[in-house]
Amino acid sequence: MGAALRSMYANSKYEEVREEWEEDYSPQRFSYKALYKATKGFKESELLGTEANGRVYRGKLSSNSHIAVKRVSLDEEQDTKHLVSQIVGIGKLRHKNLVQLLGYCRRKGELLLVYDYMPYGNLDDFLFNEEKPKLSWSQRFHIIKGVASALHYLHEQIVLHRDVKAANVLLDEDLNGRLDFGLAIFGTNRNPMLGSVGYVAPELIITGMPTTKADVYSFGALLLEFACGRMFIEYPGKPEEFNLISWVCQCSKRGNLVGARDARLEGDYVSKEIEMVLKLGLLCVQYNPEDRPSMTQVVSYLEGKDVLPEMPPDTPGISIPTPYHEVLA
Ligand SMILES: Nc1ncnc2c1ncn2[C@@H]1O[C@H](COP(=O)(O)OP(=O)(O)OP(=O)(O)O)[C@@H](O)[C@H]1O
Repeated sequence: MGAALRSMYANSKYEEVREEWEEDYSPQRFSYKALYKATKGFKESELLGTEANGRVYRGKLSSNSHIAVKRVSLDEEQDTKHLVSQIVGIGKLRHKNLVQLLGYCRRKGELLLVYDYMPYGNLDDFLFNEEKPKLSWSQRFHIIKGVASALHYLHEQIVLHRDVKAANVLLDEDLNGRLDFGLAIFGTNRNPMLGSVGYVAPELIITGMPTTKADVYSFGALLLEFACGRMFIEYPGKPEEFNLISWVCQCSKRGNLVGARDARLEGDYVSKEIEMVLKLGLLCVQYNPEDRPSMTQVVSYLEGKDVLPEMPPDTPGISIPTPYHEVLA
């Protein structure tokens, strides 16, 4: 049969595409039929969310395990062989704070990615949606440490995440933070900036080259969001509160750094921890990539194994507005 395209269940609703080179990947390959059944035929009631590149459904396999299935369209010119090998590679990564990528399925012009199901959805909702129950400070701190540890692990494996943001942190049944892989990790994000607005390191706009330090910048933005309960960039805001860097620096200059915290925390917080998270956030979002810490250092600071360097809020490279606001305006 050579490298011929094989169409399984041709002309049936379970039709899918398999090629000979995929034989090696059969442990990671799901049949479309199994995913169709798991999601009750991709029923609207099972829809978890719609994102720019596709739709995500909840499902239950015959083994009783719960999954999330991301359906994304594939470009004609996409190098499918390379993409599938990347998916399989990412699926081999193991860390308790990563959302496990279980495998994939392929149809004509479409890719289906299968993940472990995270019952509490994403952090974006918990941090920024007033209607959702708030997360206590100890829950937030626990989640932050988990996500830092996952990103540190990825960097150790020489993998860049490329799209760290609250929407890519999911919560499992024990409220552990799990870093989700957006499509950016495969380099297929159709956003040419390889990341999401507000989390993109300034140099990425110019170089287009993702790096570990660009991941650290996005993680820093996330740290500030955790502590402040606000999006890193908020439209419309007072000019001086437009982004969390200026907001946090302003509070610090007034001698009340902890005053930048999420008001919804009320009295439930540990001053020392909030202060450390805010300072670490500022350290990570510095303009110059070389000034940012590595994820190894970030984990040490969060675990209390290392003491953060003192950094006044008027240190050059911190409180200056990052130019991408203008670029995106
Ligand atoms: N493994 C999962 N378990 C539970 N819910 C999930 C899972 N993956 C995604 N979701 C939910 O599906 C919706 C869309 O998720 P998705 O990650 O595709 O969006 P996104 O973060 O905007 O996209 P991307 O990361 O590709 O830019 C979100 O509400 C998310 O919480």
